Amino acid sequence: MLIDDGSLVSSVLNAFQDHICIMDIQGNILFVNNAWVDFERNNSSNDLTDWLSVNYLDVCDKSIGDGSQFAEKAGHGIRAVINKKAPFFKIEYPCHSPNMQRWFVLFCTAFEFENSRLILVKHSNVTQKIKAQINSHTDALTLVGNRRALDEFLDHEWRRCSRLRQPISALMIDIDDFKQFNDINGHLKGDDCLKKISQALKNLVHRPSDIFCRYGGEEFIYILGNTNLHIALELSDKIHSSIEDLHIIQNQELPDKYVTVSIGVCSICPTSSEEKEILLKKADHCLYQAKSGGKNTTRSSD
Ligand SMILES: Nc1nc2c(ncn2[C@@H]2O[C@H](COP(=O)(O)OP(=O)(O)OP(=O)(O)O)[C@@H](O)[C@H]2O)c(=O)[nH]1
Repeated sequence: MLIDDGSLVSSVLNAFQDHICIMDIQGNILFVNNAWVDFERNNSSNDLTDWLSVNYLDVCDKSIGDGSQFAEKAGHGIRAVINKKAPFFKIEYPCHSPNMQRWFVLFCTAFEFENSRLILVKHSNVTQKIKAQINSHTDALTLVGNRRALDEFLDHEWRRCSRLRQPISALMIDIDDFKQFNDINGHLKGDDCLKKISQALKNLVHRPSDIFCRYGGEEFIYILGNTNLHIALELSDKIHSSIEDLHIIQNQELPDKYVTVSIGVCSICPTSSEEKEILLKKADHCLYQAKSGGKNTTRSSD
């Protein structure tokens, strides 16, 4: 049996910052490294856990009972490795504490030792990498997705909808008379207005196949996978009313005039021969028509 016996192997495993555990194929823990023990000590209200009496699969199953979807996936993946259905299993999961956002990757694989099949589980802290990824896809002012997030999402969703023969919609939104808003109220109030509008609009979509991003300046965009023009226009109505509900006054001397937006909507059933840029071009053209049609309105095409 493998235990922390001061051997070269346990010393090497103790040198890692990753949290490492070795267990038998029933899930009984045989070894944990120092990083594993320290993490539990710093993050749990439990008194010192006797790890060599813990069954790791039971811990996963208990966490499922506490509502953790990641524990369910982890339990499933580790059992697949144990049952030789997969050579390894890997999952990234959030592990936030009350005062810190953290992400980890759980990696699990099997190996042979003295005629026994053993299972290695490793948790690695990937917070810095994830934060860098989030920052590079986030607009610094409004904290919604930026142009890069949009490009990557559209690329993926366009191909998915093309494969599944589903419609995809784009809604391009531009704040009306925003230059005048800045001129009257100042640039800081302008920034504040952009933040309020983006937060309100972000909350209007929730599906994994939807994204809301800042397109640039005072322009925003939604990409909605598996969404036809009819549904996209329903969202456009919601956008106009949620902007109205914000009651952002355009000009203090005309307190009844609130900030409004114009919207261009386009819906397409993509084919592999079409370029995804056509969706943005058409939505932009509709937005232009909405502006020339008097603003605070929507124009669409399919
Ligand atoms: N405060 C603030 N203003 C911005 C930001 N990005 C762009 N703007 C301003 O948005 C304004 C956009 O002006 P225009 O393109 O003339 O459009 P508009 O005044 O909204 O006119 P219409 O689109 O025709 O309704 C410019 O004055 C930009 O300086 C930003 O991050 N913060």
